[in-house]
This record gives sequence, structure tokens and C-alpha cells, in this order.
Amino acid sequence: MYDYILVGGGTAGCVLAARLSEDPAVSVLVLERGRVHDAWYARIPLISSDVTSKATPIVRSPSIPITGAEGQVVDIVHAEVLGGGSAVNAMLVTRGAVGDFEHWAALGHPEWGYTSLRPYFIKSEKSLSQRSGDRGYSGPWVNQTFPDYPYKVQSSVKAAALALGFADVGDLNAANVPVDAFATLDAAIDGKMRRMSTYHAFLPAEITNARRNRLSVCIKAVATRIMVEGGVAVGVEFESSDKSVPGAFYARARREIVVCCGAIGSPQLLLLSGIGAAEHLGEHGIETVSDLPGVGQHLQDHIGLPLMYEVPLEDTLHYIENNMWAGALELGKYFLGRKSIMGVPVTLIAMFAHSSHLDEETAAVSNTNAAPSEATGDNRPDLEIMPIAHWCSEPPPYKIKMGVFSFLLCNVQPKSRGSVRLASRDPHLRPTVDLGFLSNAEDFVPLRKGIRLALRLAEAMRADGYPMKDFQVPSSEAESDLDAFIRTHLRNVFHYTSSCRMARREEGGVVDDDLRVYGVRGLRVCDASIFPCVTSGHTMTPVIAIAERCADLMKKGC
Ligand SMILES: Cc1cc2nc3c(=O)[nH]c(=O)nc-3n(C[C@H](O)[C@H](O)[C@H](O)COP(=O)(O)OP(=O)(O)OC[C@H]3O[C@@H](n4cnc5c(N)ncnc54)[C@H](O)[C@@H]3O)c2cc1C
Repeated sequence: MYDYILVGGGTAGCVLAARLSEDPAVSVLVLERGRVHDAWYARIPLISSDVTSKATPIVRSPSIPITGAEGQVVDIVHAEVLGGGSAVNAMLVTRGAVGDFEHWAALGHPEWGYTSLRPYFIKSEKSLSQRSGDRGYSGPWVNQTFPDYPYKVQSSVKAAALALGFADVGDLNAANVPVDAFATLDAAIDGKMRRMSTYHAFLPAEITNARRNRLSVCIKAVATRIMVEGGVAVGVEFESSDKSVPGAFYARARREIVVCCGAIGSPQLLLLSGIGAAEHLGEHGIETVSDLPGVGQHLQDHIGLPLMYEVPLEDTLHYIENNMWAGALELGKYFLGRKSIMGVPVTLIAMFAHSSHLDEETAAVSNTNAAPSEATGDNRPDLEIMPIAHWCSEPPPYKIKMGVFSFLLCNVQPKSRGSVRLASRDPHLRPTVDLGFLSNAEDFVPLRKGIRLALRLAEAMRADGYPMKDFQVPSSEAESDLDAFIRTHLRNVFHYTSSCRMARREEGGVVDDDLRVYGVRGLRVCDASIFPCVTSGHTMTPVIAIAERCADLMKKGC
């Protein structure tokens, strides 16, 4: 019997476990389906974020064919490890625009606006590079920027972006940044150049050892059902993911159960527990506990589109992939504490823009006046471009023998919605994920503008003498060619959100403003699935702030 059971020890789960167990009077159990990833390379930034490596603790499952994209199937990536996505991702630390959270407030969640979340962003972090009053300097979530780009091509992109009118903002996570911005990104890497995950940051051995009488972390434990008695969540059934450990286990909660299984895992577990659309549950012979049609609906992800160029091999990551000695040299430099590409993320810079601010022909920024604090549609970006010195189609082919540079263009305010539904009653199998990309034709609009922006950037880089040959770009700028290119080459960006979203029940919401699941007492959801809608930045940092705020709500008994 525990006071709190947290299901899912991922990005949100580790934060919540650390904060709740600060109180010596409460006991906390964390159930995590993955393992602890403690291999020698698990904290080397570049290696640990390699999603192509079989050694990275991720599982891929196919989406259903995307109707709007010629029936393409893309891989859904599940981070199955203590720390979740934060243990395997690209480590980029972006809060999102102030306007993203003002938009949440305007949707009817005033307590989730930027002013309410700001103290939690600050509380969680320790910025080693920034110096503004908007940033935190004493939290566990260590991050820093790397302004000395190791790839020559990235400096060339920066010059092109500035020439097109983008402002170079020193700190993308400050509150007053313009919407159209070029930024050197913060990354979750500590002073010893080690990857931070929420497991390493919030649940280091000092904490888990000191709290071992009240904090239990059970790995390789797949939650199979939330037990509900008389409308109250009372316990969790789970099985081992290790087939050599047969049988079912059961843990009981005195106070509350919090589902933190991420935007794919949380709706799956709620559905397996009889919480979801009664009709869908009936199809799988599951008795309805709470008829909640919103469970698994409204799934979002940023829509990604790579444009790729052939560039000098030495100026890309493919160089060390193809040259064992160069790779070994970089590793050696890393271990000796010298500057090495092993110690930084695969991308360090990004551009954000609202497509309506870009000139149709030149793609130059023509309006930078949008006020960051108002909840209007164009005061948060709808486009991001990440320049990456590597191939970036998904899934990537095994080995590339040439130098490839990519602009990963993303529609970061997608209007399309997808869904997560049960494929089977077997909790060990993955659910059916429909990303729904391009189901709303309005999503083409920013993507077309974004393609033109990427093409103009490439032209400026060439004009400046950087050698780039077209490799995967649209055949022309005619709308039909741009749309065909979008349909053929889109990819997902792993920023899944909003599948158990915070909204009014009659609007398809799953949780209320205190993250409590409608119709079941003693049950909350806390992870990326509760986002009312996806934010325009990368999603890990808002998940951490949400978990910080959820812990406070729980401590106050809200
Ligand atoms: C490859 C990749 C790169 C990314 N890059 C970035 C980036 O650079 N910056 C950024 O901000 N965001 C990035 N993201 C997104 C970010 O990592 C996620 O938005 C964030 O980690 C989600 O946190 P979460 O707590 O909602 O879910 P997760 O961190 O996924 O945690 C869910 C946890 O629940 C566990 N679980 C699921 N089902 C069960 C079950 N039935 N029983 C027990 N446990 C269960 C899972 O194993 C997992 O550990 C990336 C994601 C990926 C996958």
C-alpha cells in the first residue's frame, strides 16, 4: 500500500516522484515499463540521442497509413526507459512562446497561462549560460547553450537567417523574444558535458537512497489496468515486461494514482482500464468504468518536412559515421574533457517564425511586431526550421556515404488531429496511432511558406560561397509541386501531445484544470497528453513545468 502510485517513470513521472517524495510522511511507488539505461554511452550527448541505434532504449511501432500523405506509414517512437523521452531525445530545452500558454489560458485554463507556469519553469532549472530574470539558476534541470557551432554549415545558416531579417535572440526562453527569431538553443547537458534526463536530474542516487523507505521505483513493470472501485481509483495491476517473470502484480494506493505514460501510453492505459468511449471499449470487450469519448482523441504532433542537400562530407556527422578513426578521435577528446562533437546535440540552432510574417517571394521577415504576451494566433510561431548536419528523413537509412545537410522544417501549430485507439486488449502490444497529418488542408499553408523560406536560406548560403547541391527538394515552387513534396516527404517529430487533453468534459476533455480524470476520483493524468494543444516549441520542458505544478496541486490537496 502506497500513498501515491505514479504509472510511468518518464519525463513527467520522475519529476513528480521527486517532488511528492520530498514529504517524509508520504510513500510513493513508480511503475515504469522500461529499464534503467546506464550503459557507458548513455549520457554522452551525441551517442545517447541516436534514434537509429539499436542500443538506444526506444521501441518503434508503425502508425496507420496517413490518408492525407499518400498512405505513408511513419514510425511512432516510444521511449521505454526510466526518464522516458528525456533520456533519449535531442536534449533541446525550449519552453515555447509566451503566446502558447496565453492560448491555453484563453481556451479556458487561466491557471495554465504563462504567468502561472513561469515560476515552475524557473524552479525546475539551472541555466549555466543565461543571465536573465526569466531563468532559473538553482533547480535540478541543468542546461546550457553552445554558441561555438562545431559544424561550419551552421554558421553559414546563421548568416543567411540574419540576412533575411531574423532577429538573433540571445535567450529563446526569455519572455520577451520576438516570434520571428533565430536562436542558439539551450540543451539539457550539465557542466561535465553529460546528458541530463529527468531521471538523472530529479532522481539521482543521493535522493533515491536517502528516500528509499518511502520512494520505490519498479522498472520493467507494465501497468495493465487501473483498478476502480465505487468510482474511486484504488490500485494498479501490472506485469513484468520480462517474459521470464510470469504472473500479475497488484499495488494499492491510499491517496491517488497518477498516469504519466505519455501521449501514446496514457490513453492506452485509460482505455484498458475502461475509461474511454463506451463504444470503442465494447469492441474490445472491456467494461466501461467512465464513458469518456475524449480519451485518445485530439492527438497532435508537429508535422516535419526535411529538405536535404549534399554538402562536404567533413562538414556533417556522416563523416564520423564513415570514418572510424575520426569517431574515435572525437570520443577521445570527449573523455579528455576537450571540445568534441560528442558533447553537443545534433542541432544547436533553430529559426522560428509565423508564416504570415514572411514575404511570399523573398521569405524575408516583414512583420516582427506581434506582442509576445497576447493570445492571438500569430503571436506564437507556426514554423520552426532546424538546420541539421545529417540526413533527417524518418526512419533514416542505415548508412549514408556522402555529406548530407538538412533543413528540418516543422509546422508547429498543426490544425490536423489524430487519435490513439486500442489495437488489442493485450497491454504489451502498442495501440493504433493515427497521426491524422494533413487531415486539415490548412496545414499546407505554413508548410508552403516554410519551404520557400528554406529555399531562400539555401540560396543565400550558396551566394555566400557555401557549396550545397540539391538532394531532396521540391521540383518547383508551383503550389502543386510543393504540396506533392509535402505529401511524399513528411515525417513525425516525436512531439506527441493532447490525447488526454485538459478541456471541459462536454468539449471532449479527459482531465479538468487540476488534471483529475472526469468520472473517476483519485485519478490524474500528468504528462504531454494533457496539453490543451501542442505548444510551438519542443515539448519536454513544458512537460517538466506541468509535472512541477501538478506536484504542488497534489501537495495542496487540490
Ligand atoms: C527521439 C525524440 C527526440 C525528442 N527531442 C526532443 C527535444 O530535443 N526537446 C524536447 O523538448 N522534446 C523532445 N522530444 C519530445 C519529448 O521528449 C517528450 O515530449 C517528452 O519526453 C514527453 O514526456 P512524457 O512524460 O509525456 O512521456 P515520456 O517521457 O515518454 O514518459 C512516459 C513513460 O511511461 C512509460 N510507460 C508507458 N506505458 C506504460 C505502462 N503501461 N506501464 C508503465 N510504464 C509505462 C514509458 O516507458 C515512459 O518511460 C523528443 C522525443 C523523442 C522520442
